[in-house]
Amino acid sequence: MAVYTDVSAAGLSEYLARYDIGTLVSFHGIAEGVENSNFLVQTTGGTFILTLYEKRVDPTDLPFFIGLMQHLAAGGISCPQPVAMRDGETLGVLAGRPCAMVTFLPGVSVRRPSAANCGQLGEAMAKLHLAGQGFAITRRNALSVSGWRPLFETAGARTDTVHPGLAATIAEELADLEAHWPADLPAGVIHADLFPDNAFFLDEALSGIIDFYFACNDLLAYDVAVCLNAWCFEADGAFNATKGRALLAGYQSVRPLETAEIEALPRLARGAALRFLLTRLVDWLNVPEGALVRPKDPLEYLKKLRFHRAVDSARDYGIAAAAGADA
Ligand SMILES: Nc1ncnc2c1ncn2[C@@H]1O[C@H](COP(=O)(O)OP(=O)(O)O)[C@@H](O)[C@H]1O
Ligand SMILES: N[C@@H](CCOP(=O)(O)O)C(=O)O
Repeated sequence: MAVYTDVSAAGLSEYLARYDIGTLVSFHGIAEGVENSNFLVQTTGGTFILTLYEKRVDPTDLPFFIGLMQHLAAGGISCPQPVAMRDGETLGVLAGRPCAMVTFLPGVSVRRPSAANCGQLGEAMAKLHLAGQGFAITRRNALSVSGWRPLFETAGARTDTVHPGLAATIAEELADLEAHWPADLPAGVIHADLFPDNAFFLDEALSGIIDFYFACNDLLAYDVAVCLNAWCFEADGAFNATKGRALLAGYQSVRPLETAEIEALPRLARGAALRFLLTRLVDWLNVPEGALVRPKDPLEYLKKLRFHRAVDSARDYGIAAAAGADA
C-alpha cells in the first residue's frame, strides 16, 4: 500500500472547498502503487482520485503530466482527467505535498494477463504513442540509460546484500548498455511504466490507462520493451512467447515497428529490465520508516535481464525483423 503522507478529514474537506465537486463523504488510502500517495475520495458530487506527489516526482514536471492526460483524452485515449478547481487550477498543495484530483476510471487491472489482454495492451500502447504526437510539452526520461548509474551508486555496497554477485552483473550490463544504447529510433511520448496494474479492463476489453507519472519523451520501442517485460513473463520467470507475439501483433496492428526498432528490441528489453531492477533495488534498500508500502522484488527483474541476455534476436519475442513497416 502506498501512503507516504497522511491526510486528515478536516484538511481534505478544506481543500475540497476549492473545487466544485461537492463535499466530502468518505476517503481512504489506496492499497496499490508504490510511487505516490493515492486516496479514493467520495464526495456528494462523485468519486475521485487524489494523488499527493512524492519523492520521485519533480514538481516542475507536473504541468507535463497534467497536460499529457488532457492531451491524450482529447486524442481519444481513455485516461484519468485532472479536475479543475473553481479558479481553473488543476494543481494544489495538501499536507505539504503538491497534489491533483483526477477523475476515477472504472475497470480492474489483471494480475495474470492472458494473451488476449497482451494483444489489447499492445494495441492501446500504439494508440497512445500516436495520440502523444503533437503534445507541446516535452520531458526527458530521467530514468533512461544516463539515469541508471546514479541509481546503482545509490544502492552502492548494499547491492550484494540483496543477492550475491548482483553488483557485478549490474556493472557489466550497465557498461554494455551505456556503450551500445540505441539512439536513432522513432521517439515520442511514452508511458514508460505501462505495467498490468496501470491498465484497466472491463467486460474483457481494455477500458483505460492510468499512472502517467513516469511518462516522458523517449524511444517508442523502449515502451514496447518495458511492456514485454511487464506483461509477457510468467510467475515462474519464464517468457511466454504467445503473449509476446500477441502484444507485438496488437501494437503493429496500429503502428508497425520499423526494422531497426525490431532489431533493437533485445537490447531495449535488457535496458528496460535493468531500469526496473535498479529502481526496485534502491526502493528495497530504502523503505521509508512508517510508510505503508510493499516494495517490489528486484530479483524478478534480474531473472528477466538474464533471459534477454540469452536472446538471439527479436524472433525470440515472437516477431521477425522482416515483418517491420519498412520491410
Ligand atoms: N484514475 C483512477 N481511477 C481509478 N483508480 C485509480 C486511478 N488512479 C489510481 N487508481 C488506483 O490507485 C492505484 C495506485 O495508483 P498509481 O497511479 O498506480 O500509483 P503510483 O503512482 O503510486 O504507483 C492504482 O493501482 C488504482 O487501483
Ligand atoms: N511499475 C514499477 C513500480 C511503479 O509502480 P506503479 O504502481 O506506479 O506501477 C515496478 O513494478 O517496479
